[in-house]
Amino acid sequence: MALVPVAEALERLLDDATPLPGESVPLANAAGRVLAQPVVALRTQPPFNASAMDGYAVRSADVAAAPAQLEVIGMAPAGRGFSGTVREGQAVRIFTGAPLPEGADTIVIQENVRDLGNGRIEVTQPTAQARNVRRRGLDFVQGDVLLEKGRVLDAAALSLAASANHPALNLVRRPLVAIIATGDELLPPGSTLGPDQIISSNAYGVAAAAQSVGARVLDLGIAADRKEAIAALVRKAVEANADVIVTLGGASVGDHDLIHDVLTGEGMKLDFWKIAMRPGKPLMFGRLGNIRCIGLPGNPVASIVCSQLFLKPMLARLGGRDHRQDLRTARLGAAMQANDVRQDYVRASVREEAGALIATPFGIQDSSMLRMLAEANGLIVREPFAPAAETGAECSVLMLR
Ligand SMILES: Nc1nc2c(c(=O)[nH]1)N[C@H]1C(S)=C(S)[C@@H](COP(=O)(O)OP(=O)(O)OC[C@H]3O[C@@H](n4cnc5c(N)ncnc54)[C@H](O)[C@@H]3O)O[C@H]1N2
Ligand code: MOO
Repeated sequence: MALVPVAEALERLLDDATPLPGESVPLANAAGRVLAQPVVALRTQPPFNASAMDGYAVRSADVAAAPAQLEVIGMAPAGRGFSGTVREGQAVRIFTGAPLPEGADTIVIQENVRDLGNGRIEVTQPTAQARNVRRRGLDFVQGDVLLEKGRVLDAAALSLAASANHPALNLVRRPLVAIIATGDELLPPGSTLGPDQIISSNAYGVAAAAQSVGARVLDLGIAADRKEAIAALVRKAVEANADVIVTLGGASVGDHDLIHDVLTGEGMKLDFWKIAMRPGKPLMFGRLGNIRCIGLPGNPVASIVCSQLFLKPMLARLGGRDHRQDLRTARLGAAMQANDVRQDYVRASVREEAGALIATPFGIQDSSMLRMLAEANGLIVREPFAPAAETGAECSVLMLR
């Protein structure tokens, strides 16, 4: 199979990836989730003309000039309106959020009132009509579309939905990613290692990448390099209704690289295998019924870079989210050699200097080196067959943080 160009691989991965169906979620669990449907107001807010201040509800004609003396005929705290009518020369003591009494059209704030005793007040400042009154429906009216489908629920959106009287919302189901590590040499962090063993690290970074775009993760642990062991975990993923199965390692061409055989044996239809990129060449993609299967290369840097480039956009799409890579233009901080057939993602340190970005590639680019990846804050993207470039030449950088 010829190496698939990066852009084509992404296109094929995203082909028909549409948001998963909605599910009803209580508001208390909805933060950060994505609306599957618009939110429509089930009520009008405020539902009545309301006082915006603590003070006195009056008729504007009575306070057009000051000083003006008025008789206080009752009280209206929030939640308990005054049931009578305010007539000429009268006022009602009122508090923020209370309904404006019948007959009143203006609120005089209490700072502009002197209490004369015996139920009488003096208004010390002239007050214009409708001052300090919130009109019915100022915020929204029943039937208004308040939030569009696809909106990520942040603080303001959640309070708005609550105010519109929704106890629960229809949200895009979060995609479930099952992660399967493979390799006889792998043991989980915290293990005492034998002489030929290393720590299984990739699942943690891949899980974090998935969670960063709102996906749920089911870490199925490590399968030994035996077909039956890998197949057993693939079946677990299917039983758990995973939307995406990610395998780690075993994607290349070695005798112990069994992923392709196991997945096709379980019914996966291979879409492509091997991309013209570095790191990440052996990436595999196929479909097992509705489940998307991504075979990530075992080399730790390749698994993280491929998660950034392919897994995150796919999960974002399934979860109804926008996802854009943070690509910037920079100048090279060191010269680079001509590139070969694979699009190169070169770990680099990116810094700002006099308003411009300078991206300096690290000297060693071995795709087993996690420390260097963690130190890098960007990847210089080198097109296939890019010619050699001098220090200071323009380049494209994918920012990682
Ligand atoms: N003859 C060839 N050999 C290799 C090729 C090739 O084209 N021809 N491709 C190389 C490239 S590129 C990559 S990338 C690796 C990836 O191959 P696999 O996906 O089959 O990965 P493994 O062989 O299983 O492992 C590679 C390496 O990564 C370590 N590993 C695997 N899983 C984990 C994990 N979960 N956590 C930490 N480290 C892991 C594993 O121990 C190996 O050291 O193949 C090249 N070879
Ligand atoms: O392409 Mo592999 O990803 O060198 O590590």
